[in-house]
Order: sequence, then C-alpha cells, then structure tokens
Amino acid sequence: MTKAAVFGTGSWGTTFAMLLAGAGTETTLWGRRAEIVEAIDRRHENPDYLPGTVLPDALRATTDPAEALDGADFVVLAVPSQTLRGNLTAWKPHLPPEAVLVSLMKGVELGTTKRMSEVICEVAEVPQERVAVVSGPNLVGEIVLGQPAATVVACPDERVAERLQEACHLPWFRAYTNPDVVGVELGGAVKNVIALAVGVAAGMGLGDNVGAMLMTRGLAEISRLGAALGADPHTFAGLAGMGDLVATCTSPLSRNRTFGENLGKGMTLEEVIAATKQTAEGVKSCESVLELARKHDVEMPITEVVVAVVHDGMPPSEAGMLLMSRSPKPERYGV
Ligand SMILES: NC(=O)C1=CN([C@@H]2O[C@H](COP(=O)(O)OP(=O)(O)OC[C@H]3O[C@@H](n4cnc5c(N)ncnc54)[C@H](O)[C@@H]3O)[C@@H](O)[C@H]2O)C=CC1
Ligand SMILES: O=C(CO)COP(=O)(O)O
Repeated sequence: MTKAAVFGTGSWGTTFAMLLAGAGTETTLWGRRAEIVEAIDRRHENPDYLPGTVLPDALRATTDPAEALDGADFVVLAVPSQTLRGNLTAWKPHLPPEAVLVSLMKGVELGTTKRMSEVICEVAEVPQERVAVVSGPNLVGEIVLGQPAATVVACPDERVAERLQEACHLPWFRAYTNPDVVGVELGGAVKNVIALAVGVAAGMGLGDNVGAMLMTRGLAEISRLGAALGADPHTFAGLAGMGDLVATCTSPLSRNRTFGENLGKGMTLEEVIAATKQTAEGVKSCESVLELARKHDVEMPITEVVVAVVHDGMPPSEAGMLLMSRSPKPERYGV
C-alpha cells in the first residue's frame, strides 16, 4: 500500500490528506499543535481549519515527524512558503531515502526568490526528479463539500507524476500530470498576487471589466515571467495557470482576493492582517515575485502596484491611476 506523510494541518494540508486517504493511500498528518493533532486522530475533525467536516477514520495524525515519515513514499509539504526552509531542515534527518517530496505551496521565498521545489531540492539535497508539485484551482471550501475539482501534478519524471496522480485521484477529484514544474509553480504563486489586485479593485466598488482586465493582463505578466524562466507557455492556459487564476480572483473563498478586497474597502494593513486567520501567500510573495522579475528584466506592472499598495502604503486609487496611465502598447510584448 502507498504511504504518505502530510506536513501541515492547515486547510489545504488536511484536505489533501483527506483526498489521499480517500484514494486508498495510507496517510498520516503531522501538525505542530497537539490539540489539533488529537482532534484529527481521535475525533476525525479539524475544528480550527475545517469546522463541520468529518475526516476519514483511516486518517492518522501525530506531532512526531519521525513517526509521520516512517516508511512514507510521498512526503507532502503544506506549511507557509516562508517557513518551509526552516521546517524541512528540522525534518530532513527523518526523510526516507527514496521518498518523493511533494509541494502544495503557492509562494516564492523572500530573500532567495526561489520556488518551493527549488527550496526543497536544496534543503533535502534531492534531485528534481524526486520533487513534485500539486497546483490548480483547488479552493478548499468547495473540495471539502465533495464538489468536483481538478488539479495538476507536476514532476520532470513522468512515472513519479503518474504514481502521485494515482495516489490522489478520485471520481470527483481529477489529477492531470505535467512535466513543467516551473510553469505550474509560477502559475500558483503569481495568481495570488493578481488576486490581491482584483480584490482591491472589487473592494473599491469597481466592476467586472476591471476584474477581467486585471486577470488577463495578470496572465500576461505570469506568461512573461514564465518565458524568462523557461516554463512551457501552454501551462498558463491550463488548470495551474488560467484555471487557478480565475478561481482565486473571482471566489469569495480566496484568502488573497479577500485580503485585497478589505484593503480596497479602506481597512488599514494592520486591520486586514488581524482579520486574516489563514495564509494569504501573495502578501509576502508579491515582494519576492517582483524581485524575481527584476532579476530577469521582466516587466510586471500589476505586481509592482500590489507591492506598493500592500507594503508601501500607496492608496489603491493612485495604484489604479498608475496602471491606467502607462504608455499605450501592443497587447503582446516582451514574450
Ligand atoms: N487553502 C487552499 O484553498 C489552498 C492552499 N494552497 C496553498 O497551500 C499552502 C498551505 O496553505 P493552507 O493550508 O491553506 O494554509 P493554512 O493557513 O490553512 O495552514 C497553514 C498551516 O501551517 C502551519 N504553520 C504556520 N506556521 C508554521 C511554522 N512556522 N512551522 C510549521 N507549521 C506552520 C499552521 O499551523 C497550519 O497548520 C499555501 O502555500 C497555500 O497557498 C494551495 C491550494 C489551495
Ligand atoms: O490556491 C488557492 C485555490 O487554488 C487558494 O487561494 P487562497 O490562498 O487565496 O485562498
């Protein structure tokens, strides 16, 4: 039987563990907080992150990383992007030598501008072929209700991607494979930044033309960055690109969109942070994405104004004016 250890008892870690267990994979969750671990293991619930959801009886949970990792074929990582390096360094001594490491995270590391799979390869000292990424339009609030969804499993080794696909595939959760790890990761990380922008515009009371403009020009930014980093352009027309961008930018379930919406309504950054109980990756990753773009000489105007609004106190109305007053251009440039 295939075995998986899932690190992170937050909303997506717990939900993905449910999917794995539902697909017949023997799954153990690792969590920091004993009370959540006990609730999952004994009462089959995660009241903090998934109130009202009944977890599978077969799903185990522990606070001991060595216990979770014992015999694991897949080590699934679902902690905040900015804590991954420290977390994985601590877990490294217990990693099974042949295990495949799987990233569920949608962020870019501050300081290094590394994608999560790059951080994993570096810290765990494993080749790219042993690291997979799962990303797509996967809003937890819908998946826990059993609503249909699809995702992308990316790994340069097709057989590894197919094994993971099989380990999480369900009649109502379709996993597609894709060898383009760079494109799949960029799609997931940068759509959070664009969702912040769309949320700000919605919070200001602007309509669907503005939302569509930001999503479409946001996809152009993602594609330009992807081209510079060697991604397959087709990935951005797929589930991990356009699919996740649309889901996140339009759903009230998205933490990133909601964060932006609150800013657009006039709440201060401190008030919005206090109101945000879960990880909104774009808030930190907008800075690392912009730094990555500058390193590669890629123009990302929406990302620039998101950084200015979120981190430098630029009023949303000024950000909107800045974007609209850019010099006229052909629709396609710089790719
Ligand atoms: N929730 C969603 O709909 C989806 C989330 N994702 C991505 O999955 C990743 C995880 O997100 P969520 O589970 O939603 O976040 P969350 O905020 O629900 O949970 C984060 C988890 O990490 C733990 N954590 C926080 N700081 C930590 C630290 N210093 N060390 C170890 N653990 C720590 C928290 O206790 C919690 O269990 C993010 O990169 C997110 O973008 C991807 C697809 C869907
Ligand atoms: O990545 C997600 C859906 O695919 C979740 O988006 P948020 O992190 O904005 O909630």
